Amino acid sequence: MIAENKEQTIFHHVGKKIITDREIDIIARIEEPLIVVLGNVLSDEECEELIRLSTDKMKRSKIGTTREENALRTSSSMFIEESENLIVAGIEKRIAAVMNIPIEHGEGLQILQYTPGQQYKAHHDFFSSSSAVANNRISTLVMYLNEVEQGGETFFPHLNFSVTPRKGMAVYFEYFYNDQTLNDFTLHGGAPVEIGEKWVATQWMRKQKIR
Ligand SMILES: O=C(O)CCC(=O)C(=O)O
Ligand SMILES: [Fe+2]
Repeated sequence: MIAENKEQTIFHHVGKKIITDREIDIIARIEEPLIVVLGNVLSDEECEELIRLSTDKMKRSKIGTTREENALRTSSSMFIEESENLIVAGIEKRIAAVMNIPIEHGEGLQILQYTPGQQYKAHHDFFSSSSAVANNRISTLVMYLNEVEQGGETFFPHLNFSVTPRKGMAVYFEYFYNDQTLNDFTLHGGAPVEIGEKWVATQWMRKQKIR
């Protein structure tokens, strides 16, 4: 059922598939705020390549990973800015088609690695309006790069909704509504990993071009 006064969304795909260079499955959706669970977004090889690139990069920059002192996020993170790499360029092109936003609006792909006990506490991806952000984030795609043995769900506490990470799948959501309460409902986090590791690649899109 679709409410009559539903707000316009950025994500415009309907039905069960999104045809890009891959056939991406639309598995489940919540309409307002729009949250979409997607399957077959990345191939196993692409997932493995993103993990490899980020592991390499962590090693090259001797400092290693930026382990946040901040208790909000205890995972390690790394930006991939290697769109000269054909695999990354292909992934970026596909992401732009799924998110319906040119990739120039995107911050580079961010890779996060969580080990047991690590988590990302509930947060919003947009910057609070009190700081008068000129070019705020408008949408997010979180792609799961591996199978987590236990834990690590992406949870939306206001919606009593959570997504179990599965390699190659993703969760999309957007928060560019006129109605700020809809944006606030996109509060989300990464639950603590209990067993195994969790790797994700996040694409955040901005309202305007940034590259
Ligand atoms: O790891 C997750 O499930 C969520 C990641 C996230 O919220 C983000 O990268 O902004
Ligand atoms: Fe987030």
